[in-house]
Amino acid sequence: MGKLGVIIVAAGKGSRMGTAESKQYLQLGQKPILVHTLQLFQNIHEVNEIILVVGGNDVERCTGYVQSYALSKVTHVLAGGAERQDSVRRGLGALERDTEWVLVHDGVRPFVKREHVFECLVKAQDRDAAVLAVPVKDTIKIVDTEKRIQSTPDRRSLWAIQTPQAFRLSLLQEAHERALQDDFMGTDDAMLVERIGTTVHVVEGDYYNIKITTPEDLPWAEWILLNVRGEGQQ
Ligand SMILES: Nc1ccn([C@@H]2O[C@H](COP(=O)(O)OP(=O)(O)OP(=O)(O)O)[C@@H](O)[C@H]2O)c(=O)n1
Ligand SMILES: C[C@](O)(CO)[C@H](O)COP(=O)(O)O
Repeated sequence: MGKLGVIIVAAGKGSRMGTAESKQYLQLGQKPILVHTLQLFQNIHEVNEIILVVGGNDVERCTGYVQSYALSKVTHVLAGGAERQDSVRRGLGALERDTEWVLVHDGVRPFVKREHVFECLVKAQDRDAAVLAVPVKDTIKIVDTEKRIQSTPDRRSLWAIQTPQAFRLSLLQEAHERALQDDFMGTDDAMLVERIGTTVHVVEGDYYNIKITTPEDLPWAEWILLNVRGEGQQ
């Protein structure tokens, strides 16, 4: 396998969480959420380097985490951009030139399982682009601005997309360049690859790989830490 780089994006403001401290720095058990996420990838042998993208005012604090938690694979701590996509693009620019594969992961998804990371990577190595996802459990409706239901997509074709998202690096770079040229903004990296005509494959993960987004996710995250990860108060 060629070199594997990981971009952890953690430059968001956490406005939906509404806490004074950005959500990626909230304590989960004994460590900040972001540190849990970083340790997951630090402990994957196949990962060559980790690029950590954070808010402009948080570079120093995160450089401190890299030292105090011995996150030796983190080679760069960079300031991100206004949107997630800008943060990923900055991360792409920092990867070692001979990197062949890249995983993009949200700093606020601390519970992804190793086996799912590997399954996603293996699929990408076979097909160039793969993302973790889970089948949607609810019935989803398309609703207009007046809150009137317009249609009901067939649930069997709906998946909730997660991270990591794994790509051949040259493909993701091209997708980001084209999005920038076209002034296109997407909410995940797969969207950018889809729009340049490359098929992105879905790998089924699990429902514990939550993106900690709103306040009710916090007690759920504590429960997962204790009962799924078995970490208790470590
Ligand atoms: N400009 C941005 C926006 C988001 N992110 C990161 O992308 C991930 C997923 O984004 P989300 O959960 O939406 O985080 P926030 O943007 O912080 O949340 P909100 O939209 O509620 O402000 C997070 O790890 C977040 O830090 C980023 O690196 N740069
Ligand atoms: C990338 C992502 O986590 C996949 O679910 C999601 O699209 C991020 O979106 P957000 O609007 O930044 O929460």
